[in-house]
Amino acid sequence: MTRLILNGKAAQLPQVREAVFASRDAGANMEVLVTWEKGDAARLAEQAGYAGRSRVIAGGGDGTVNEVVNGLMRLTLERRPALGILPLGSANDLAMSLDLPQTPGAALAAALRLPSRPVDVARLDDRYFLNMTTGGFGAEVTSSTPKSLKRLLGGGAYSLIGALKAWQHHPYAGHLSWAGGQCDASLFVLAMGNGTQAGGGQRLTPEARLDDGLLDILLVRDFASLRDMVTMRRELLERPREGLFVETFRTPWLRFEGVDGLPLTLDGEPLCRHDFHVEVESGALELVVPGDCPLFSHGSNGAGESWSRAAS
Ligand SMILES: Nc1ncnc2c1ncn2[C@@H]1O[C@H](COP(=O)(O)OP(=O)(O)OP(=O)(O)O)[C@@H](O)[C@H]1O
Repeated sequence: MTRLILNGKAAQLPQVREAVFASRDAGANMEVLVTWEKGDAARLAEQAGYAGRSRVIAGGGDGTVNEVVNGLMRLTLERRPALGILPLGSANDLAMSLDLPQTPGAALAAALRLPSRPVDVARLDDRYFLNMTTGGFGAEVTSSTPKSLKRLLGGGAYSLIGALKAWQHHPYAGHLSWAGGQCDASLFVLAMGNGTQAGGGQRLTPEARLDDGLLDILLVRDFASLRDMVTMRRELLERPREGLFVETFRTPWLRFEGVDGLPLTLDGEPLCRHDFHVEVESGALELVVPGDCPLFSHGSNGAGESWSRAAS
């Protein structure tokens, strides 16, 4: 049986209720549980493993998906149900980049029917994330952008407010180390991507793959003048391995030791850390994705040979 965990905010939306009824009419064996507050989605996901559910569908925004991932990661690999996504948030960055359907009816049908594939899960200290953690300026923008404005403007809100706030930012100094390198940096932005986009459609780590055992890192150093900012923006487009302001690399782990607290956004959830350690747990979760999903390094699964667990 499949467990649908619905964020209570979205549970009474007519399209969501219709999607559930339509799926059941089509033969889906699915129970629906609704969250009341923070923490519920993780607990319900963990319980699904103990109850022997083969699949859990996270119905909500990126925050709900992240909670469900954290609940699933409390289980042993053998007990861990596969994860499907019913995107009901305002950004839905992971669902968008996975090319999942965005309307509730089609998305729920896909989450129930499509097979799953193993993906990496990243862990920042004791918090898991599936998609991306951003730090510094990018995190300030996403966590301080009012929800109502995000909803109103969709993905554009981040860029608009981002441009305005760029003039008021302050840099974050710290020491970074990773497999094969280290540096001192005054950070403008640090993005650690298992997936490709965050902050409502910002493709910060476009080459990231969910199944390569690595995080794609985008490091943007602080700039002092308008001229530097122009150089930085050009480098952001070119994405050099080692530019004046922009560095890009891949690593299975990364450590940050900062001077001040660094604001972070972990799969859409805000937090702040002076120092942290991030690492990838390779192939830790089965994720329900379309056959031609672009976020995999091991090609498409047209013939079905690379699928590991069929939908039940
Ligand atoms: N019944 C509920 N009513 C209101 N908020 C809830 C309820 N249940 C859970 N929550 C809160 O919703 C948060 C997750 O929201 P989620 O990310 O799914 O939606 P969103 O914020 O609308 O989406 P996005 O992050 O894409 O903007 C949880 O951290 C929890 O605090």
